[in-house]
Parts: sequence; C-alpha cells; structure tokens
Amino acid sequence: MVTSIASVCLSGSLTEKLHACAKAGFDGVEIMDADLTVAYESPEEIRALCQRLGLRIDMFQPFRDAEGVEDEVFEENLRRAREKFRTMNRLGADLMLVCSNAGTASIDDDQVAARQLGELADAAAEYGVRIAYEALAWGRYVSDYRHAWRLVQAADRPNLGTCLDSFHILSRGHDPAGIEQIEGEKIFFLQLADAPQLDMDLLSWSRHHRLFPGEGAFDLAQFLFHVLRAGYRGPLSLEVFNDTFRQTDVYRTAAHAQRSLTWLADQAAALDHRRQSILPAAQPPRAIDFVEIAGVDLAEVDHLMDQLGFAFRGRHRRKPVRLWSYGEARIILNEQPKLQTPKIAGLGLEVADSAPAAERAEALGAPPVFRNTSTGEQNLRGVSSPDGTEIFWNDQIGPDGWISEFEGGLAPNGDSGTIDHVNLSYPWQDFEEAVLFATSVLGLEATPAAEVPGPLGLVRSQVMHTADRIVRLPLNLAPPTAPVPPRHIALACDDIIAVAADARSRGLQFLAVPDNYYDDLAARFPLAPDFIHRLKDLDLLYDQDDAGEFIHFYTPTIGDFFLEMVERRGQYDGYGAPNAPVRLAAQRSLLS
Ligand SMILES: O=C(O)c1ccc(O)c(O)c1
Ligand SMILES: [Mg+2]
Repeated sequence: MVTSIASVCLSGSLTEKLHACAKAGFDGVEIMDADLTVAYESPEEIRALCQRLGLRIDMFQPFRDAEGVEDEVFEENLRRAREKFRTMNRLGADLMLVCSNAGTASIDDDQVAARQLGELADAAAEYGVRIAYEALAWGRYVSDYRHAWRLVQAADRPNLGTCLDSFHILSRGHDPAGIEQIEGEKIFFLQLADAPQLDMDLLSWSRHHRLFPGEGAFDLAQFLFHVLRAGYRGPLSLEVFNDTFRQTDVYRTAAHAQRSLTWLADQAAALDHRRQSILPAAQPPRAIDFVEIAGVDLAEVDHLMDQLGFAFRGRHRRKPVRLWSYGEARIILNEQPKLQTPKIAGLGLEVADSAPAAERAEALGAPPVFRNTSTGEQNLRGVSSPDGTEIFWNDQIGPDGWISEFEGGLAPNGDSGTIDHVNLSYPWQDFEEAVLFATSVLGLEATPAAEVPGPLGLVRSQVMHTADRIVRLPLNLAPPTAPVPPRHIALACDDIIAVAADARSRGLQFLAVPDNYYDDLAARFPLAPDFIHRLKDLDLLYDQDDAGEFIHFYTPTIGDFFLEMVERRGQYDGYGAPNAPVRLAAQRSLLS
C-alpha cells in the first residue's frame, strides 16, 4: 500500500506538515497551492526537504475554474496554468489536480469543456505535467465522476486522466460501482475522505466536516474495492478538510490519519477474496472482562463499592491492587502514587484470541503497554489508546486466570450483575480519533451520533458497540469551552429499586434529581402515581420506549468518574438519553 496525504488535512506551516507526514510514515503528499503560497521556502527548498524526508510530491492542487468558459477567458486560464506548471517544475511535481469549474463556467457544452481540457493538457505536456480532472460535487456543470470521465475520454490525451474523490461521489449518492467502468491507468489519482451523514449544502459539508476513513457514514471499503477492481495502482491519499484537524497537534493528527488508511486498506482487502489481509483479524470483544480505576487514594471508591453491594474479592498477591465484583462485573482498583485524581485507567476485554488483537492494535500504531507481571501470573497483552486509557485483551476467562492472583476476599456474591456500558468522554479535539480507535483497534461498530443538551453546551454522543450489543462504549464529546465531563461505568442489575433502597440504607447519597423532573415524567408517561413516588423517593430516573423501560441512578463523582446503576426492562436498548440533561445539570450544580 502506497499512502499519501493532502497538506490541507493538517495544521501548521507547510514544512511542519511535511515533517509530520514523514514521521507518520506517509510515502507522499499532495501539496495545496495555498500552503505553498504562504510559505517562505522556495519551491526548490520544499522539493529538497521532501527528498530529505523521503516524501514524494504526488500531486499539486487544485487548479480551479479552467474549463467550460468563453475562449478569451480560457486564454487567460491557460496563462494562469502555465505559471503553475512552472512552479510545479521547480517543486518536482508532475501531477496537477484540476477540479471542475464551480465558479466561472458559462457554457454548458461537453464539446467545449472537452476541447479546453485537451488544450490544457497539451500545455501541461510542454512542462512534463499530467492533469487529473476531478468532478467537484458542487461543480457548475460537471458534478458527477462519470461525467468527468466522459470528458477525459472525449479529450483523449495521454497526459489527461481523472481524479476520484470519495467525498464528491458518495456525498451525492452516486453509485461507486460505475468506477469499474473506468480504465485503471486513466485514474490518475485517488482521494479518500469519510464524512458524517449531514443534511446541508455540499460545499460546506465538504470544506468543514470531512473525516478520516472509519469515522463517518460512508462505505469507503466498498468504494476502495471498486477503485482497485478498476485497476488503480496509485497511492491511497487522504484529502480531509476538517475544522478540528486544522487546529490539532500535527504529529498526532498525521499518525491518526495513517491509522485510518491502514484500517481502510485492510477493510477493502477483506472484500476481495484474492487479496491478502493486511492486519491480523479484528477480535470483537465478547464481554468486558474488567474496568480498572487508578488513583493515589482509592478508599472513597472502596466505600462506594461497599455501599452499592459489591463483593470485595481480595487484594493482589504482590501489587497494591484490589478487586471488587458485582455479579459478572469486575472492577479493579489500582493504587498509583503519582495519580492524584482517580480515573478510569483501563479496560479489559474478553476475546477469542488475544495475540492477534494485540498485534492488530500495534500494527495500527497503538503502543504496547508494559504490565508488571511475574511468574505464575497471567500476562495480559495490552496497548495504550490515544487518550492514554489502557486496553487489555484476555482469552483465558475463568477462575484460573488473573482472578486467582487476588487473595483474602469474599466469594463472589450471587447477585446478577454485568457491566452495561462504559461511558468515555473526550475533549472536542480527540473525539474522531477515539471513534477510529474503537472501530479499527477494538473491532466495534458505531451508531449515528446524537446530541444531548448540557448546561455548558451540547454534548455529542456516539455509541460504539459489538453486533450483539453486549459490549457498549458510549463516547461523549465535551463542548469546546467546557471542562471534559467525568466518565462513568454503568452496571446492570435485575431489581434497581431494591438495589437503590439497600444502597441508601448503607448511607449512599445519589445524585439528587430535581422535583420538577418527576412532574415532567408524570406528563410524559401515564405511570401509576405510587410508582413515580417511589422513583422520586429514591432519586431514580426513568425512560420508556416502544421496546421497554429503563430505570437508573448515578452515584456522586469521585475524581474523574462516577458509577451508574441501571435496570433494563423488556428490550429497551438506549441509555436514558432524555435524562442526560438532568444528570449534567445536577453534576454541575454540585461543582458550583
Ligand atoms: O473544496 C475544494 O475547493 C476542493 C478543492 C480540491 C479538491 O480536491 C476537493 O476535493 C475540493
Ligand atoms: Mg478532492
């Protein structure tokens, strides 16, 4: 796989971008004209830097509004183009992207457009330059890749081909299967971008909301499969215009971008039985094995577990680590002298085979974590996710595994209990990276994002889950100016009213719910007054949909996390989203 990336994807100056692309392992770059224009380095200096960094300049782009114009306008366009061809010669770039005319086209005539593209290609040939013609989704007359290809065929020049860009094709809902009708050698370049499904004008969608493959709603694996079937053998290049990535750390974004391409190439290879897969197979988790909470002093957490009715399962033989369980849910408390604020530090996942899970993660650029293990102890393999949360894989489930390293505790209690979901929150700039990590490394699927109003702005929520929904990780994106909300572990039980009453009798104060909430609940659902009274008495939240019911409560926050107890009745599959604003408002009122 040969990879490339457009300089527009990244923040910083052109030279900073080039260093980051090389460090992330890209083979080449597309240099945006505007990035060069604002650089103090000459084209020769940029060329030399690329050579030193081992980067090819795959394309120079874009050249706009060339074709479909009156002849005197076209003469001026040729003059403009020649200036750029000279710049390209100095850069050592031999491929120019020409995008379909979006501004000045005045002649809706394919013969004129093809003739002018041919003349542009002839001028380019004098400089040894090739032209890749791309249909912009918002092109004035040419907005469909099949139309662009017809014009390229009609112009019929050896140095004129087409550039396919997944955004322009998939945003318009055009069938990518038609790509197989294009001669592979005439696809001069391939640009890949994902995007969320948004209902907005194409230009704004494209310029602000593109995402790296695996982070949006487009089926890019299928798209790439068609391009490869057409016979394209050039670089897989990313062209992602995105407001966030233009601001985030350039090295981190470039590594993130590279991970998305590796994942995509692997997905596309999986669709083609003749191709070898690139990565070890994904190991979608069967269940959450444990959640690890770390902090310098976890006595408050021990107390909380006790109040909630968890069983203390013992201390680790050798490490300052304790285990609590609630039915099948296991929570490990790990005393870490340098970590002032307790937080969710790690997740253990049950998988069929942990070795390929870890190898796949490492091939996708996730650094392995060192876990202090001695003889006779189970060696769990794990990696660090981009935000630092550690992920471990376990394929040796049962009492003989790591659980046997804990001593001096009680037998597991008989209570039914499982980890329902683990909610992970992220600062605004890290969200897409977290989605890609969950997709590519953890083997989870995404549901469409939803938005929840909080007191300091909208919180975006996207649930990553296994096909059977046993493992669920709702990811939350904090509003840009608000502090990142705490993360939480939700435990499912069979009788939440009894659990809540017991916990209260042991002195646990739940997050207090405003009385107004229960007045609203009575209006939303025709519930028995006694039942509402019981919910109110215990500060329980309630939701209902066609599939069933959901009752839950939240514990106070300790450090950067809290716990939630839930009971699902019937086939209810959500997370009580209508109640999230109540929680966010209540948690904020405790801080002030
Ligand atoms: O938004 C644009 O103008 C633009 C420019 C060049 C491209 O390759 C593209 O896909 C979009
Ligand atoms: Mg493009």
